[in-house]
Amino acid sequence: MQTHHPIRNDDPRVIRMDRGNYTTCTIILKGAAVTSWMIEGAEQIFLSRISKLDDYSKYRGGISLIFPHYESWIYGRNHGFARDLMWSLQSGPITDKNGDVHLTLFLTSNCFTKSSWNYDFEMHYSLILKSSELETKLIIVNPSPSITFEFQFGQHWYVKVKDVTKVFFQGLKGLTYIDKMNVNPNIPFLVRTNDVLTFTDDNKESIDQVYFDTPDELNIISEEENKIIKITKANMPDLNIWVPGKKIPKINDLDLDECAYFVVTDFGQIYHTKVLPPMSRFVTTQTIEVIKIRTPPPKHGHFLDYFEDIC
Ligand SMILES: O=P(O)(O)OC[C@H]1O[C@@H](O)[C@H](O)[C@@H](O)[C@@H]1O
Repeated sequence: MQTHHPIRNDDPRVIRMDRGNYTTCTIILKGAAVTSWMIEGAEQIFLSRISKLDDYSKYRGGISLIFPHYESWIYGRNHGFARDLMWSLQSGPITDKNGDVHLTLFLTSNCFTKSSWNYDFEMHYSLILKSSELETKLIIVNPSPSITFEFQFGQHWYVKVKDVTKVFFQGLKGLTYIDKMNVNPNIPFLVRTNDVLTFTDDNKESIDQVYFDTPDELNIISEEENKIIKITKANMPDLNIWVPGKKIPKINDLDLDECAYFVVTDFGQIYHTKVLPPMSRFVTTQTIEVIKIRTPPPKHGHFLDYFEDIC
């Protein structure tokens, strides 16, 4: 299958952060979406091979921003408008003395955003590309002198994995969650009894779960690649994990065989809304670090025992 990405690397709507040594990050101004993050030539982010990165189409993959609404709403499409709008480049890309590359993008309210959500706002989204980390900081500003608004936000991140049935989450034990695939109206909230969420059921059924009050440090482990993805975050209490299973109907912008190669995680304030009073701002940060384990895991014992000493 041929990839069809009409926005080219020399297009001004594409920003490339280059740290050298084949460590790069590509961001498109439409939606401030990270469409590629390479560490020493290895891609870390899933983007569907049939995504059309033009000005009009939706794309499947990357890290996009959810704002001001999570999931479907009556005023616009799923997950809000921030991922569909053209952002401006506020500063960068600029390399600091450590070789890390910095970039900040900016979005503000306009007639279009006010037609569906009638508030003034500003968003400043900063990224720092380090040797094996991607740091992001999102500042949401309410510039109004008198009006409070409520919003939801998140990072809609398609984590690229080699085999979705060999992916584990660490840090979920004891957390309250909702299973969106199977909501029991009498008992909507469940409690996770083990630390690890796995997809070892050959991924026939979809997983779509929202976790609350998640710890500020969590690990995603991709066993097939001997890789730990360590997430450190602030002010992003909720986590939605979505893995479309083999039984899902056709998704327009995805070849179904690609479902084996990603896990979607949405970290943010996605369930309860956040209230932002007049003349105030809200700051969230997230660092994604990829830790590659060079020695293969031991043959005996549980795979996660091996990582315990390292994490
Ligand atoms: O197709 P979108 O808008 O990117 O959203 C995809 C998925 O996003 C996830 O966050 C949701 O949990 C899923 O229910 C949803 O289908």
